[in-house]
Amino acid sequence: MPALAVTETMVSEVSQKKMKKTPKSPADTHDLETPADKKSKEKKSKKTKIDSGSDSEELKKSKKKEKKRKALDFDDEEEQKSETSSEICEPIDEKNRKKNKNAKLEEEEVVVEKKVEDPNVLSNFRISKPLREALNAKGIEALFPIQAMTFDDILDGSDLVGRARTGQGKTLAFVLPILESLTNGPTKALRKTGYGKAPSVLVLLPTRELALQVFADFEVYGRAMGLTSCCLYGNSPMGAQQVQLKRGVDIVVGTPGRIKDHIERGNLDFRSLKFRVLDEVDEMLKIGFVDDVELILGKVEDASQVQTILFSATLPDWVKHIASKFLKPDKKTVDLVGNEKMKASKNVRHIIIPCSSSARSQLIPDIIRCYSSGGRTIIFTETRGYASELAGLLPGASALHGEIQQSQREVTLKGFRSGKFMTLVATNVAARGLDIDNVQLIIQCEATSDVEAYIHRSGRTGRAGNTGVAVLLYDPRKSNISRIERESGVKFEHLSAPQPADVAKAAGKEAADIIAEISDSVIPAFKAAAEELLNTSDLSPAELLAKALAKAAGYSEIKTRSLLTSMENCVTLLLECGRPIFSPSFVYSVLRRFLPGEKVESINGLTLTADGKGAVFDVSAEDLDQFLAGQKTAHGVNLEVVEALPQLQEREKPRGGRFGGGGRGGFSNRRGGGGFSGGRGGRGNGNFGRRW
Ligand SMILES: Nc1ncnc2c1ncn2[C@@H]1O[C@H](COP(=O)(O)OP(=O)(O)OP(=O)(O)O)[C@@H](O)[C@H]1O
Repeated sequence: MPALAVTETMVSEVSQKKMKKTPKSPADTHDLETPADKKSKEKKSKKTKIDSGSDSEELKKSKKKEKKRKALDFDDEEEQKSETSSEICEPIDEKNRKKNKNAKLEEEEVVVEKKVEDPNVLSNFRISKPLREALNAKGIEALFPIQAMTFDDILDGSDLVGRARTGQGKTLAFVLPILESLTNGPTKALRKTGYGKAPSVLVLLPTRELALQVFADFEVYGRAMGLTSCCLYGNSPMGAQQVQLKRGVDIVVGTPGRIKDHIERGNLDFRSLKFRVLDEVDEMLKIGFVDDVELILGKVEDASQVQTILFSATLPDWVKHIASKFLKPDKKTVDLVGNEKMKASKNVRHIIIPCSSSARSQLIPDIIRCYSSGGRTIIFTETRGYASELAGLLPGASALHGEIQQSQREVTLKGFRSGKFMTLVATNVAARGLDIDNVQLIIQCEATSDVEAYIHRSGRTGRAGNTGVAVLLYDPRKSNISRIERESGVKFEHLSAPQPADVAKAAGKEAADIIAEISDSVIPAFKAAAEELLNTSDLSPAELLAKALAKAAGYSEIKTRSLLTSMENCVTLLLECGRPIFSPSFVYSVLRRFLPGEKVESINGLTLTADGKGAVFDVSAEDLDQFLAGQKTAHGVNLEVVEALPQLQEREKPRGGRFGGGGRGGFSNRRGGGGFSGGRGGRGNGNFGRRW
């Protein structure tokens, strides 16, 4: 791997000055702009803030200032008008003057509100009319920050490395300036046209799904500009792709393996290439496409004539080294994440819930019920086998992974996008880049050691300014949550699993609403049976109706769920014995003092508390009394059912940190002290788990 250091200025310094053009420049006549126009625009744009959050903050501030200023102006003007402007204003008596003035002030404020425009509105960029119309048709009125900050650099011919958090619009960040360059910009004259034309653009992506998604954008927006595209990926017939290439296309999108195949068969000619784009670049290089990518990029004879653009949400250092090999030395870097601690999406609520592997399939439906807000859910598993197994267990779910035939994968994604089913169970094949509307909830079944994978998976929700929830299920004894927090910048909300009784209450309300809406026409048919039930049962009418609601909501019993492992019909106990506990084996020896061996062996999930003074474990609900009664005979031992999990020791707890430290920072000092933490957790739709 090349070891050249990346030396270009980072975005925070460079691109902030690039963002905005002077408002109201006619976008479709941009090629008539003089360099002086441009310079003065750039000067102005230096002042503009670019971060989306600060953007809106700036807007608000400017609105306020504008309002204040206008109000002051108004005072002055009004004074003058009252004396001089009878032709403009109706005469106003002094009594009404104040009232009218206030009313006018309000009016003025409304007008000012309307006048403040988003600095990233499309017309402030060199985006031509057909493209603007195509964007408007998709509801896009302004550029997102990463798009605004890279647009000029790409259109003006620079190589570029771009990074923004998931869901921030990186795809259009390269699609739009490339289309403009080919049709109105510097590469217009060089683009091949006519039958059999060689492509001007090559876009490489790590998976077929992503290639299809990016291709769809080029199709829509490229067509608006009179450009053609094709998508080349493996496991699909070569023939049709060959025909497309023979006819000639402007833009080729594809996965490295299939692109390489076409090169080797002589179907692809890069002599006219003007752009090469590597999207999700770190993933592409990580999953073993390095050689293919190098071979493909190496096929360009004169790299100085080609612009190369890299984009990703995560850019490990080694990718920067790759960039220095493939990109020109004067390349630009636009990094909206930079050294900021938070690398994952800020629009996502990041929750972790302890859960043993055997409890997952029981817990997941309740998590979906509690946190999906009726939207789509994507569940990530570590293995293909478990993805298929889980999809089989969950109603209305389908699996997506690498072992599934490509044609079926496309059908599955299409079904998920269109709302045919609402839960997708996938491996990492869906972790990157996939952009699906209304994904409200991400569930990750295990805490992966790959922090970038966490960032990309959780980034399938909370996209394009929307919010979402990402739930990570983890086994406290095996996972290292602190590392994910440390490296991704995420601060997890520690919640326990939703209790079936809480979930059932919510389901009962929904069932009651449904019942209230059932037509009265059913009453005569069921009334006799209802009356007989009322007459023969010992239960009250309300109790009987409660049972009917339970049935309607799909419940025949309500189980308990442990806070520690999320196992059904298990209860979590805390053991303390008035002295520090150094090891799980000590806990077993204490329990053996007052319980039969087989009961001691039956406990689950034994984990020491972060303060080193206790241990928590699960017992079956039916053994609970025996455990609680037994402790009375053991001197100095205290066993109690926990209402909320205390902070627990992590797997990587360093030696010497036994007391009160809480592992490597993940749990430490978060809620002050190491004891039980308070009450019920969650906010918004999430009042189901207990915080710990
Ligand atoms: N300027 C815009 N205005 C409104 N919506 C936009 C705009 N730009 C992009 N979008 C929408 O935002 C969503 C996310 O865009 P995109 O998939 O390009 O994000 P991304 O940054 O590449 O995310 P990831 O890192 O996960 O791949 C898409 O649905 C896209 O249509």
